[in-house]
Amino acid sequence: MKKISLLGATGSIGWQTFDILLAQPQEFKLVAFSAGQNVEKSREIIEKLQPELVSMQTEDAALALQKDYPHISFAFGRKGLVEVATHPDSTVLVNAVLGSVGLESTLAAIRMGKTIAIANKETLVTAGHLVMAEAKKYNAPIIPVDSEHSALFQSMNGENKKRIERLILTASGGSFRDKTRAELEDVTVKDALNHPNWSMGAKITIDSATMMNKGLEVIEAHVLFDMPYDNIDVLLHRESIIHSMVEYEDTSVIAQLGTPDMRVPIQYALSYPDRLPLKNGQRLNLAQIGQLHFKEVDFDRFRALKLAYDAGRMGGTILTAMNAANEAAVALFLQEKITFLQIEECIERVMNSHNNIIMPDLQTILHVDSETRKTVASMVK
Ligand SMILES: NC(=O)C1=CN([C@@H]2O[C@H](COP(=O)(O)OP(=O)(O)OC[C@H]3O[C@@H](n4cnc5c(N)ncnc54)[C@H](OP(=O)(O)O)[C@@H]3O)[C@@H](O)[C@H]2O)C=CC1
Ligand SMILES: CC(=O)[C@@H](O)[C@H](O)COP(=O)(O)O
Ligand SMILES: [Mn+2]
Repeated sequence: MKKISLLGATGSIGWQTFDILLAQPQEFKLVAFSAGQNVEKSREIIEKLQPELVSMQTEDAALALQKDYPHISFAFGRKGLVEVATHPDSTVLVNAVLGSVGLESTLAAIRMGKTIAIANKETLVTAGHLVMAEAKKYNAPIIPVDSEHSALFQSMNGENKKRIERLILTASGGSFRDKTRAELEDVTVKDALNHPNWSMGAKITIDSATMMNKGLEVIEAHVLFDMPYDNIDVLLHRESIIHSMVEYEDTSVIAQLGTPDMRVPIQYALSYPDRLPLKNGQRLNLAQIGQLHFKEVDFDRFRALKLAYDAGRMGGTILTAMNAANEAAVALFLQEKITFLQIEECIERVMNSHNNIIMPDLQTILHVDSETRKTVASMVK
């Protein structure tokens, strides 16, 4: 039985992880979880899975729950995230929290040699070099949850990594894939949240629409698989059936396919190297789908993807600045304080004025992250 700590249990990935843990009680036991503000969903997890420790984003939320569940330990804030991640009884951390707030807790779990099932791509973007160096030092396996990286990971299984020629990440194109840049001028939050293939949290759905999601994923692939940026391509594939592909030196291309269901990569990260049956999993019927489509990416149309490649090639704190600017700008867009195209503008302005520091330490990364958020906030005042 694998014992699990789960960060971000009440979110899209966290809730699907909860579903898997509920369906496989003989395989997995939840020992600790964190949530943000959602007290009701937290109650449901507590009642169904009886964890030992729960952390909430605020002290008030933690106190409200503590009254009703006096036999459980409660924590809150960033310290609470670390407590959940480092719970002594868990051997696996599922990091499904949103944003770079997941960084310190991930590093803390790595230092205990835990297996990290990572959905939280912002952590790998903002501090990939630190995460991977610590993972190597403490022998902590990092297993991707993101669908593209899970597909790449599965397509490399048993292969000689030295024979890889290219990683090909597929991209749906997001909610506005058929619009021109001019047509993006007046799109609404509601339209942007309408992803064609996946049901996900709000922030990543906006990232998909700007294609910053794919940009973050290119960096995530570079970090996880140690591939140069020149050997990582993005291919538009509107159906999201091929989740990504690996091309080898002998020209063979190995891909992982499936219906768009995040429970597949989440469960694979938990069961790896084994596979388990998926409760109510919908089987892929290619004959019914009929056709799959592919198209080259236009970097002028999807400018955020170009910015991410630029930041990735530069390395250093510009990655933290780009990620923090994106997180802050997406939050402002969701609050209807800036327009859709202003998300890219904010990121570009931050990147253009950034004094890059190569191989930053944790303190520098945290400092650049918080300063960048202040800069973006000041842009809209
Ligand atoms: N959704 C998806 O299908 C995919 C997501 N990912 C990645 O997984 C991560 C999570 O995404 P997703 O599940 O969509 O996000 P959601 O917004 O749905 O969920 C985020 C989770 O983090 C919690 N949270 C948010 N901010 C804080 C904070 N400051 N402190 C503590 N907890 C916090 C939320 O709590 P609460 O809701 O209680 O406030 C919630 O549990 C992201 O990095 C995303 O890029 C990757 C691939 C696919
Ligand atoms: C489910 C998942 O992994 C998301 O990151 C998804 O890939 C978003 O799709 P696009 O970014 O391709 O629109
Ligand atoms: Mn993805």
